[in-house]
Amino acid sequence: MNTATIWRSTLERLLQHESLDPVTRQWLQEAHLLASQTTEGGAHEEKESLYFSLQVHNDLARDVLTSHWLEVMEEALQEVTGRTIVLEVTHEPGEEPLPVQEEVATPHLAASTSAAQNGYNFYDRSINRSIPHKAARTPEAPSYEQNAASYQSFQAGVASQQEQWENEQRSGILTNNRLNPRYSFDTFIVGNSNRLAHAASLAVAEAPGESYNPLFLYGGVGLGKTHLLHAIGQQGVQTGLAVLYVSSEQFTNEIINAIRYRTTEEFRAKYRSVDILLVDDIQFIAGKESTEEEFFHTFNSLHEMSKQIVICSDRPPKAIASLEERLRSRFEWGLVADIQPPDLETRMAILRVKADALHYRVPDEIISYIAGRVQTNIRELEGCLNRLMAYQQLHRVDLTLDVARAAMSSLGADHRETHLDGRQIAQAVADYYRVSFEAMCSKQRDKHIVAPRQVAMYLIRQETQISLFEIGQLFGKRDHSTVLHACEKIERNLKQNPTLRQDVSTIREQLLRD
Ligand SMILES: Nc1ncnc2c1ncn2[C@@H]1O[C@H](COP(=O)(O)OP(=O)(O)OP(=O)(O)O)[C@@H](O)[C@H]1O
Repeated sequence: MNTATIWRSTLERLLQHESLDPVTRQWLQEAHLLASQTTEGGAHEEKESLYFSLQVHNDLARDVLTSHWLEVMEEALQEVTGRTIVLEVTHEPGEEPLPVQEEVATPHLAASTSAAQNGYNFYDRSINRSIPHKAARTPEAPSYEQNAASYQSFQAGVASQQEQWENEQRSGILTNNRLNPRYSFDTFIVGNSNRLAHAASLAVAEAPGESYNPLFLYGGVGLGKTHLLHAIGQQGVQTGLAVLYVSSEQFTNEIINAIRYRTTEEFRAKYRSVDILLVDDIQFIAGKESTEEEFFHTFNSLHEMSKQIVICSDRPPKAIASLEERLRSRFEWGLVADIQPPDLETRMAILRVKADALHYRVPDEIISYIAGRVQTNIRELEGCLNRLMAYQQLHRVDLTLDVARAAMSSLGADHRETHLDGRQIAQAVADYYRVSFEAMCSKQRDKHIVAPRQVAMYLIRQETQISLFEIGQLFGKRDHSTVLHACEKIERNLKQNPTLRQDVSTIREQLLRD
């Protein structure tokens, strides 16, 4: 890799630095990197060091870059070359420095893109000519001290402009955070299927950036991921934090526009000025290179500043195909929490809350009827309620079970009423754990029988309205307190045991599919 290529890659890194002011930026963009020498390191060094000289066009640039940026530049060069770097910043008066194109062995970056390939010209003489050289200074040209003083006042101006700019971004976000006030913690129903995700969201909302960062929530369609994101956001807003909710699609579009209209600085300033960043449907950024790249830098900046990041997806990080490894590992850094389809009891509770919010009086048997028809998507559950309301108003009839049936009749096979009975559920559990139904109903106390028996009792209790007594009868005439103990035990274990959660969810999905 030649020095021009090395500088090109290094410069890309340096230009992303948060605290880079416009003047230093310009100096860096106009600087030339030259390889000076290489030397064998001491006995304790693994690799030889690379010596570079960065040529700049005036003394002030040399001094500022040396005093403030030397370490940063050396680190960036080290990242690019994979070698230890010794860098010196020099001002070469008189002759403009010519690029040195010697090859430098940088094994791990041999295939890296070159500056020439990218069409980037570091030696643009039209730029260089506009920078006065010390040797060419005319009597009217400002002295070094004058330059330094004006640089300092410029710096102060830049800092206050920067502050003003960031404040503008912040207040823009504070007034336009895209949050839906309906999605709060108060209106979120907690059940076994979403308990962990809810608890983690609450913890994050109460102490952003302190508990789980990032928080990664995943689950199927319409199960409340967006609701939780918004709930975290509402709480943040109430405590005066700058919260931004964005779908990965919006994020991608904003990047495309920022690149097209050359407004990447504004884009970055906006995303880096938030206290809580909420990103929905992150799975859609997978495979979009520049979006992933930009998100990576946004993520790192926020994380370094202990700003909270919450991400949602329809699948866990591991299952997002073609997602860059560095992003995947960052997503798994904090806490990954799943949301499973809700059980019957939770579905009924959600319907009850939604009906109350609409001031719509719905008898329990109808709530139970609807909850039995839609098992895996809460959005559809809500849709059924709205449909029922519309149907009833249109036909001006009293709300009865028959009316509910008529209202739902055209919804199709996906919404058919389920008639799961206890035996069916017990059989599905027995099949899943590869034990016999008869063994589950017997007096056997072996662990491999007791565990499935308890899961079956729990699922029957959750998915049907069969009483504890009847469940006990089904499992070899056991007492109702045994059934209650089993249900409570499974409920407790579900909170701590992700494998059990997955097992129960798979059995439930299987039952509903069949
Ligand atoms: N536990 C819950 N309590 C109350 N309402 C809920 C709950 N879970 C989901 N909902 C409601 O269900 C609807 C769909 O939820 P949401 O949009 O959050 O789902 P999602 O998981 O983000 O779906 P998608 O993957 O399609 O984006 C919303 O109206 C939401 O309020």
